Amino acid sequence: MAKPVSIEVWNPNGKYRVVSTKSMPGTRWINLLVQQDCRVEICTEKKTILSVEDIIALIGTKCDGVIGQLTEDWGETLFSALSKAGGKAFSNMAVGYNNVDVEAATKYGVAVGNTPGVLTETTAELAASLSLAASRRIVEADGFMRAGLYDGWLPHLFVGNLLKGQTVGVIGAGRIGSAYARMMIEGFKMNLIYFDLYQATRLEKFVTAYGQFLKASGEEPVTWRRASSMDEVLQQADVISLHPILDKTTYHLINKERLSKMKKEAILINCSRGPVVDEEALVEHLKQNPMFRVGLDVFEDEPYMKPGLADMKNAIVVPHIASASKWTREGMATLAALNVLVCIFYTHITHFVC
Ligand SMILES: NC(=O)C1=CN([C@@H]2O[C@H](COP(=O)(O)OP(=O)(O)OC[C@H]3O[C@@H](n4cnc5c(N)ncnc54)[C@H](O)[C@@H]3O)[C@@H](O)[C@H]2O)C=CC1
Ligand SMILES: O=C(O)C(=O)CO
Repeated sequence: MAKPVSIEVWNPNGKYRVVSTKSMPGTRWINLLVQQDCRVEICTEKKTILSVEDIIALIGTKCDGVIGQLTEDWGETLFSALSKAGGKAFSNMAVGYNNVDVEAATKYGVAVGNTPGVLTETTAELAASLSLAASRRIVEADGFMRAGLYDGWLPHLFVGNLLKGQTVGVIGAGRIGSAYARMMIEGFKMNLIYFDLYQATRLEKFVTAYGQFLKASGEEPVTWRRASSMDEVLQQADVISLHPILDKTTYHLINKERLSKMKKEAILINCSRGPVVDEEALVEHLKQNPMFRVGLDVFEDEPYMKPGLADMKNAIVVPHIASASKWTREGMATLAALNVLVCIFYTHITHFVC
């Protein structure tokens, strides 16, 4: 018998039982569920990552739907438990769903949802922030000031790279990759090279139109190019940002060999998923190339970092906060609740991850 897990309950007499494995920002998502006659149970256990056993205890013997988190392992065991409890719906509070086995969910008749769109701009803004922070060495310089080491202006002090006129490389030009590219092109007049399995037509049209606008204003126009291989992006770009999904094709997409193809002073940003980068190879590359810089929001063995990474001055590391704006997090919670409601009321839906 699993240990009971502490919960907070809203609308105790609701007809449908919906469980959220974490407290989520705002109250709109709770109100939406309560208005549709759901009893909402929110896990209040003081534990950052719940185990499969904890979640089985939360599901219990009657559960119509669950809102879960990207840190949880939603596979065969949990979907089988949810199905046994009469559950028809699961939503990840995330756009990425590499923690969810959609095939297992389908096998047990549980529909799966995710939360795309509401986090696009917020995530792209963090990737842009890391790009700036890395190019202008902001975190290193902040540490230097706080350590009391600043004793006057010097021509060589924390010299970084100018973004204007350089090339931004985007790998995975979907929603977030395209939004990031626009920020870097519009904000810093960078040229674009991108690699994706599909053509990013809207992005290409935007860069063409913006280039024409700059030219008409007497400025150097920006340009774009769709690379036929990822290596082209690695060889040509000055700042490279990773935005693909994590799957078998993108695991360790950036490895020792590919790092060696990048410019010695390039900047690499990862706001996608940790395992897209071979982090051990990255630490070695950072040691060998002090002018190569990275900005990382995600890690291969999250929440841990590979040995040596935390000591590298040419790395900026933040704890998976790319979607962490108030508006976005409330939006993600609202979308997740709507996903569960739609699946409870339209039980023929099997999955609609996008
Ligand atoms: N760090 C964070 O907090 C956040 C991370 N993410 C991550 O970002 C990912 C992307 O999100 P969206 O842009 O909304 O998804 P999306 O589906 O719009 O974009 C993903 C793009 O990657 C491309 N792609 C897939 N396999 C590829 C490959 N082998 N090589 C090159 N490109 C490939 C796809 O064609 C697509 O254009 C999510 O799956 C999630 O893992 C998303 C939000 C926040
Ligand atoms: O949505 C995602 O995939 C995240 O990583 C967190 O927003």
